[in-house]
Amino acid sequence: MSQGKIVLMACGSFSPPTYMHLRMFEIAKDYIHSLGLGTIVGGIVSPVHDAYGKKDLVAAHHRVAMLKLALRSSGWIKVSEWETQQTGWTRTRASIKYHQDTINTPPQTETPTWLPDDILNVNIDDCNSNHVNGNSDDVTVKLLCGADLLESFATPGLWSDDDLEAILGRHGIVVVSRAGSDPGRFIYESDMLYKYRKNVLLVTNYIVNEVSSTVIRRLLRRGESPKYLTDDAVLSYIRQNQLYGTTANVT
Ligand SMILES: Nc1ncnc2c1ncn2[C@@H]1O[C@H](COP(=O)(O)OP(=O)(O)OP(=O)(O)O)[C@@H](O)[C@H]1O
Ligand SMILES: NC(=O)c1ccc[n+]([C@@H]2O[C@H](COP(=O)(O)O)[C@@H](O)[C@H]2O)c1
Ligand SMILES: [Zn+2]
Repeated sequence: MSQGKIVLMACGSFSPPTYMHLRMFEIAKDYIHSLGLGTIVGGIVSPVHDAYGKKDLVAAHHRVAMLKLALRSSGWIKVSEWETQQTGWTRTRASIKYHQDTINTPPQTETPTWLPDDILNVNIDDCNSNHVNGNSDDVTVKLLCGADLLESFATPGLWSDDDLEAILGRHGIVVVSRAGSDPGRFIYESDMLYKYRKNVLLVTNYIVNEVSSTVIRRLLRRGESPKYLTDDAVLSYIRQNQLYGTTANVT
């Protein structure tokens, strides 16, 4: 793993966001800092485009709004709407590359709202120096995911080998453990992951929390309480907009 500046980027549905989606970032950041494996300068959540077509995927503007509510108290994790604004689904490799390129060479005209504050401040401080892409200060965007997403690499036809080589070779992955997955064994059994194992950081989550979006959707559907599994503001938003089979009454 490189020792430079790192931005962690999580992709997924986030339908709806849960506390574990947010915890992943904190757990990974602490692990990387405590072992001196790099400096985390920001986090990005990148919800997938509606065209991804997963079951129970509510419209992107709702998922973005819920993520923004859930992250309103975070000083370092931002929501990027970029994937949702494209004309269709974007492969993860392309999304990571877009975000990394934009961070390292921010557009002069309009500053993206998802740009981490630390990057913004550095760029303001350095505005008179010549920022050349490829310098030693460049940020690496790494894919942050749970172990189940890593295991999806083995699903036939889902990820191309080319994309996996690029993600593993040029960026790297930070994997947070998840009940029901054995990422160490999975890496060992995959030739591709084994080849790039230096770029796959396994982070054990010792404070296990098995909440998932599926669980929250199920509770809502059944008229049971998902309170304390995600942010109250997210739950209010869900009810106000009558998402996941809810009606607009109190939480
Ligand atoms: N409890 C968890 N522990 C570790 N990683 C998690 C956990 N919940 C979600 N993630 C990770 O969060 C990212 C986004 O996943 P996703 O939007 O599918 O959430 P989910 O809770 O798994 O939702 P769903 O139940 O709809 O599949 C993925 O990388 C996934 O592995
Ligand atoms: N080939 C690819 O780049 C590829 C394949 C499958 C899923 N993904 C991404 O992984 C994430 C999976 O999200 P879910 O776990 O919610 O299904 C999404 O962001 C999706 O875009 C990427
Ligand atoms: Zn999932």
